[in-house]
Amino acid sequence: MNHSDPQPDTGETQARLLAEALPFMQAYENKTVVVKYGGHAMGNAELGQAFARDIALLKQSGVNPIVVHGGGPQIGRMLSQMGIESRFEGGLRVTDEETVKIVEMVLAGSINKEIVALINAEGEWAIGLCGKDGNMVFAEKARKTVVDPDSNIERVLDLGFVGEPVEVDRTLLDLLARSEMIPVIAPVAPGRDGATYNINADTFAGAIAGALEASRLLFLTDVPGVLDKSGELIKELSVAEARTLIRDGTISGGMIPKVETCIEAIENGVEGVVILNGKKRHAVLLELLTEHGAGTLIVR
Ligand SMILES: Nc1ncnc2c1ncn2[C@@H]1O[C@H](COP(=O)(O)OP(=O)(O)O)[C@@H](O)[C@H]1O
Ligand SMILES: CC(=O)N[C@@H](CCC(=O)OP(=O)(O)O)C(=O)O
Repeated sequence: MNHSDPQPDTGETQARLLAEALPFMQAYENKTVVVKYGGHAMGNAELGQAFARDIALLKQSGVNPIVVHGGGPQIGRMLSQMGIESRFEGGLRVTDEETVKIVEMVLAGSINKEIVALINAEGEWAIGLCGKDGNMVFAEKARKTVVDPDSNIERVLDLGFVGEPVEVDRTLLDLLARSEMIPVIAPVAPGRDGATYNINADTFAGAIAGALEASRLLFLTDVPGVLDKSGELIKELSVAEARTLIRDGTISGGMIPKVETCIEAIENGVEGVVILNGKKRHAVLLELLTEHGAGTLIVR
């Protein structure tokens, strides 16, 4: 080593980064941030650990983070191991009685506990829940229709035990917000009819964020955010602009229900929703604590 080389001054760098992040940390103090952690964003062990560290750091900075997770690809793998084929209609998994049991097992069981363990390993207290716990969320059978592009005839879809959240009771989440605990919630909920429903994780996160009037709702997916026609990231969108992009076909496929959930959440009182790439390490902190953010911010 040549001693005349300048020494890396990590102390200085860390102090500068902290000074930059401080005003953002203060702005989110005591505020609720709902983070939807999608199955595609989960990636490898290192990414999972970085995600858990971000959530732990938010809690340590006085923010109230709530994790709602998905696990679509993981459910698909379990179903195929059991010889059951996955079938989707309008982006939702057709869920019969046998499938909903496996969905609950994978989402509220293994994935939920994996995320809890990752956050706990960062020195925090995570608590794994689903809509059933504390009567938090009640669902009703989803009533979805699709229009046949050839005949233009509307068709009602029977998706089985796919639900839509219709009641959110914030009692348990308010209690946890005042505690050391970080809620990690799986998108499974009971119906008043006694059935168990499988709910799309984006929809579930939107309902939780709306009921809590969260400051931010972050959707961690596997693209940088909403992209324009030439594939460039759009940094900020109003609700009206987002609707135009859906109408003109710039937003398509799985991004349509995601952006529609964003719009609904904003209309229900969430201040801002961000779609960002969960495969980028520390995406949550980069979004919340830096000037330029990390994805697409959708606001009123
Ligand atoms: N304008 C757009 N910008 C970004 N992604 C888009 C756009 N239009 C369609 N998409 C698609 O939407 C996908 C994200 O939705 P989805 O796969 O449902 O996410 P997740 O499984 O993480 O919830 C992207 O991978 C991309 O293929
Ligand atoms: C009804 C419905 O489709 N439910 C989803 C729930 C999980 C989910 O949404 O996970 P991602 O966020 O990883 O896609 C499913 O069964 O796949």
